[in-house]
Amino acid sequence: MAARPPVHHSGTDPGGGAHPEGGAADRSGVPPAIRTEQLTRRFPSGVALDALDLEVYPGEVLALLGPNGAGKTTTIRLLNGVLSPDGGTASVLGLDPAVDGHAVRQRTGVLTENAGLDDRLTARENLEAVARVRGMRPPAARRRVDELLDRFGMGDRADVAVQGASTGQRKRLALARALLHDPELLFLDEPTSGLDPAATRDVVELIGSLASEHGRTVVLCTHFLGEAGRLADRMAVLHRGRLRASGRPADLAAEMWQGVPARVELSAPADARVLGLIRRIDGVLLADPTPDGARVDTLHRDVLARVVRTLVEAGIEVYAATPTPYTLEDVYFAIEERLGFETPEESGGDREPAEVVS
Ligand SMILES: Nc1ncnc2c1ncn2[C@@H]1O[C@H](COP(=O)(O)OP(=O)(O)OP(=O)(O)O)[C@@H](O)[C@H]1O
Repeated sequence: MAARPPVHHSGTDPGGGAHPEGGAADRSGVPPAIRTEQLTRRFPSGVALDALDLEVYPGEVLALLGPNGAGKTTTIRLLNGVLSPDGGTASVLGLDPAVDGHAVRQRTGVLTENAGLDDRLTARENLEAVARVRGMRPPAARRRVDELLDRFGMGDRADVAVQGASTGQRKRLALARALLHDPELLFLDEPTSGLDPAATRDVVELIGSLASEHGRTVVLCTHFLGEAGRLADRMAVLHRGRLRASGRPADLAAEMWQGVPARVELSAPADARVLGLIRRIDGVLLADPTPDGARVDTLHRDVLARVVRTLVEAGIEVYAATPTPYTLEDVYFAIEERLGFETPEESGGDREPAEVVS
């Protein structure tokens, strides 16, 4: 879906501050699968991650979003103990990845942007090599490898060297490798980039089922916002190493915009008379013409029913009235617009954009 331009209503406070985080994050008494406090990592080029405070709860899919260079991959590497922090702490499944990196990686699955497969080995050998490192017993490993190769449509390429495999085939193999030991926590960095539409759909469904049916926790880094919107319970937006927004898309949308937008389909664009009728209804925040009727924002969903009734009573034919709640994509683009997500070069150096929600 195309991003709707941000809607500004009087009375909203984009500076927000702490926001309610319902759903999976509301599980009182359940320790988070991931907790970071002031987690920081610098490189000679600058701060890649700046005092990150984040919690991810078991069974939750968190979309970790942000433009190129925002610090997403650095976060994943810190949480797996592949990188050491310069400051702050992280707890992953109750362990400190900076101290117990190996133990953390035994219980997590990581799909990195750069799949890191051994080109000289076949698909099966690549998976079996990882199974050995993970200490899986050979018969169980063989069964699991066969099952995953089949599940990812790689059965017919199982015994062919990975060299020459397409981007999509490599990605599927890397995903199979991340799932080999049935990890509790998955870090997926761009899991669908390079996949064709059918493979993308399969991978998105698989990620969804890992969380919803198998209770796995997933941290998903992606630039595909539709995919993030379909899968994520919560989103966290990084920009230049700093967490700029986090929460459920619906909660963040409620902080940014008042009301519920809806599409009201008529036989023609709403004219001045129709718009006048709609705007006079209590609870209508906005009514603008569209090519097939009107966009109407209402304070509550039930106001929309009143809009339909008023129009019908006035002899105007209404073909449909459909609430179109703000999506993760809408929220992301609104945050991006408010922060000005240009690259450091474009922004002329170190200018700090204003905080939106944190
Ligand atoms: N090993 C490294 N050495 C030096 N700088 C690094 C290293 N890894 C990351 N950086 C820098 O840290 C910043 C954050 O990079 P990171 O890869 O975490 O971003 P990202 O959000 O994953 O970006 P992308 O969407 O492009 O994958 C960037 O400025 C990057 O150049």
